Amino acid sequence: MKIDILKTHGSYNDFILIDEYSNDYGLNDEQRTSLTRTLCDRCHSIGADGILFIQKSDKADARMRIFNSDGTEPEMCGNGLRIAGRYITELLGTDNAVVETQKANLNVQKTDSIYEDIQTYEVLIGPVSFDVSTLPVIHSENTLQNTVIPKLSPDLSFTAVSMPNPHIITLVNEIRENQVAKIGKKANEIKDVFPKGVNVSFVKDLGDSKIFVQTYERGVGITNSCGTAMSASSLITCLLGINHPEKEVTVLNNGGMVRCKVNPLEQGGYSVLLRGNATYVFTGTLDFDFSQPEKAEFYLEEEFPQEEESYLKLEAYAKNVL
Ligand SMILES: N[C@@H](CCC[C@H](N)C(=O)O)C(=O)O
Repeated sequence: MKIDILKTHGSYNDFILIDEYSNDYGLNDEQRTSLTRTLCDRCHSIGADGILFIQKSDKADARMRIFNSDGTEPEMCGNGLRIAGRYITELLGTDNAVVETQKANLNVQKTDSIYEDIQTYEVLIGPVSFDVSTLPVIHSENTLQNTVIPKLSPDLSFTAVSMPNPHIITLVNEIRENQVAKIGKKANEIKDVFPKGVNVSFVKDLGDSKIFVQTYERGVGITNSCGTAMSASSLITCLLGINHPEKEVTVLNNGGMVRCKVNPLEQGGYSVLLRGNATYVFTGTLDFDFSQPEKAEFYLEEEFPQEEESYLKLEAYAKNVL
């Protein structure tokens, strides 16, 4: 079967987008999982952190489903939602859209460039909850805030929050990638604490409303960035008084930079506005046989060198801020 794909990234958290809105490929979930595991493989295929499936919705303008590179389907993806937002608004010829995701219908909007000439979108991340049952995390109290999880680490303190996918966040003075990888892997093995796994982020405060975040993503591993994790980290630094909801937080990551604005809600609780790039890399066509996925062939159609060039400038700027 022939499938059109679009390779994209948000802060170099990279995704393959498959448009099931305009094309009836007749895929079932087993096939979506097979496509994801095959195509995300960085050694033998295109390589990506996940696949975004764009579908029709009877509740919103369109629906986004995200599959992690291991084939699992999480509740949400912040960087992916910006890309889905760009794709859907371009398809519908609008500047904003409501996108159905697993737990909520969320607004996406084209907005001012985050840096010179970058396709920029903002998405509202939520519902946000600190209730441990929403991740879930097995814990003796209703929330887990700034608390040591002895099975994970004897000295690091974590805060648990669902965005609504599950996150734990720790604030550190220095981020070491091998430690993020080790703790992230372990957190996803201790099923008696995190039965559905968890995204693990290490956050360094850089002062002046800037933070650096590195994440071990459930179902993927270390990624260049994770949108929901950067939103969660901005929120937690606001709650700790390090940052302030009135001021956008600049979040640096290994793939560049985004900005997050924490919104306290009238009814209590929070949502987070995540603003950043939605960059197209290339399009192409796949020849995919589900009985022989390893034999998939890919034919490149169009590249977007101008978008990559602009993004490289943002990346260089972000490195300078560090
Ligand atoms: N990269 C994403 C999050 C993707 C889902 C995550 N791996 C999970 O399993 O919850 C983002 O930008 O938020």
